Amino acid sequence: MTTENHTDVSGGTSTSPSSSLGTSDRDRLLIFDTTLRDGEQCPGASMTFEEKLQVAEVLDDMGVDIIEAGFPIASQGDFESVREIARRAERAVIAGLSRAQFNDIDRCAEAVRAARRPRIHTFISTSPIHMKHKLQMEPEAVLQAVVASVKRARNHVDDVEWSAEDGTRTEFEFLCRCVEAAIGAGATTINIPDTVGYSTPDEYKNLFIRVREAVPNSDKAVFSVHCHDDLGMAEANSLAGVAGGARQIECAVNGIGERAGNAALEEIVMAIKTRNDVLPYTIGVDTTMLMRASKLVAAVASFPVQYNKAIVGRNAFAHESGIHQDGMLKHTQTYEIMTPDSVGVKSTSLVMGKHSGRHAFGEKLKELGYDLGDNAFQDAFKRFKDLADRKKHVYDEDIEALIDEEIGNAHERIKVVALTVVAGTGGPQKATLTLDIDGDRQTREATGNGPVDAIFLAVQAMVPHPAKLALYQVHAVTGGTDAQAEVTVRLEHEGKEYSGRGADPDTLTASARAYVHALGKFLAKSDRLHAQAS
Ligand SMILES: CC(=O)SCCNC(=O)CCNC(=O)[C@H](O)C(C)(C)COP(=O)(O)OP(=O)(O)OC[C@H]1O[C@@H](n2cnc3c(N)ncnc32)[C@H](O)[C@@H]1OP(=O)(O)O
Ligand SMILES: CC(C)C(=O)C(=O)O
Repeated sequence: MTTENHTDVSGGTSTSPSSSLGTSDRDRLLIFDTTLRDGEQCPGASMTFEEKLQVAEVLDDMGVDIIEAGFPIASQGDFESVREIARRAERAVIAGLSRAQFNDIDRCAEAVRAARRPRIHTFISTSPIHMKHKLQMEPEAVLQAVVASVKRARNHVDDVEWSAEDGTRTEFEFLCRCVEAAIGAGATTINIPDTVGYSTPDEYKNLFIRVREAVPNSDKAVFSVHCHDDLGMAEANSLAGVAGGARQIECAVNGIGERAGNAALEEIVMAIKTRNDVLPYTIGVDTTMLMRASKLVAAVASFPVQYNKAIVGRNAFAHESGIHQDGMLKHTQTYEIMTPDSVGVKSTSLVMGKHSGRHAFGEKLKELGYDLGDNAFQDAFKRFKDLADRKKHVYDEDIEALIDEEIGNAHERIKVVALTVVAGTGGPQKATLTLDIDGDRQTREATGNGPVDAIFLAVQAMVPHPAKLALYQVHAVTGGTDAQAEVTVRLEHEGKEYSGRGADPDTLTASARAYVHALGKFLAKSDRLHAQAS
């Protein structure tokens, strides 16, 4: 296990990166969560004040080291949520973002002031394209802004992070000058973001190695990665940056963020935990809270998680194909590299579908309480496959219905032997019914409100049961007065329905058959439930 809690991440300018972490462990990685800032910047993901507080609480409980709570100058709402999160956070450093402008920085300082451990994060673009076209500033003016902004932030707090926006497209010499100046002015964390998700793992790793080697005071700050997923490499790049010496990873729950998003927190954390043999770092996050955080963020940001998303996607611990299900039943590590409970998922699910095999089907039947003989099992499996071919989702209820029908038919505990009905205008209508019940013949006479009612009352007299009649339907299979009648009867008990069908040219005989067919299924289910309970 590589997690640990309560690391002091506040630092001063004169400390080495390891001592600024408050730990001598040079392999302790700081998880900087930006769900509430960069995450919220993606279209459609904005959160209310209350929702932000909820997310921050979960992040704090989960052991995230730094929570970037917002961009206080952006709006009064953002300012207030950062300020309230700062007041409430119990463990995490609370950071706010600000441009290289004094009013941004002062507003940010005001918002984070109440935090036990406040951080001001200030940034400015350093790439030629951003400086020329966006900022419309000369590089020397940008350099001056770096120094002035970091100094301004340091007047407010000891913990200052400086970011070189579009760092990976910045000229190397200029980047080094900015980094050195920022550290010299008092920045304790230096972030080199891959703002537009342009870098590759080797390139990003080398950038950190080279900058740390080239900048004389680089040992005075913690280096940070901040990667976007435009080319799908955000996590790989983040971990590569760590290999290059970075010790803070900026990421967001569910990978939300600008455009294609930020590196996903859950992926970073689980990669480190699962592959600790090749990523030998320690982290402070309680991974069993990952699913809870993911669900909360998806809900409040109205941002659904894709089914096949690593770690927190609906299918991340689900298996449908027979060969995998068989492997999973024999040993879970055949197809799972981490346990579901390690990320807060209750259990693995073996989803029944057209790719499932006999092992998984047998296991599902056991789970549902069936114990079929070999022939019945093979038969049921074939019917299940036929059904799965026609149906996208095969639910437990579908399998139950399929087996109950099989059992109902196979056992045919009740058969209609003979039926005489007296009907007509004179009333009352009378039915004399003989049933074969488990091999025993019984006859009853019953009167009712119509011939069908009389038949059903005769059945009830011989086989008392609590199920209620939910549907009675007659359908003529062909035209003409000699048409075969097809009757459907549905019985209902405790929310479950049991349907039966009977066909006969005599509508009343078909009715009696349909009723006992449905009753047979109900009895089979009741027997099974009793057997399970005893
Ligand atoms: C890579 C990132 O994720 S950076 C963070 C991006 N996040 C956001 O922008 C979300 C919050 N932003 C906002 O609410 C608004 O953009 C505000 C409040 C910050 C600014 O709003 P406005 O004053 O109306 O400016 P607007 O957004 O139109 O333009 C940005 C201005 O900031 C300047 N600017 C951009 N980055 C920086 C910086 N790091 N330091 C200083 N100035 C900057 C731009 O050059 C532009 O200046 P100009 O008005 O002189 O041309
Ligand atoms: C402000 C910085 C850290 C940023 O979000 C980016 O460069 O993507």
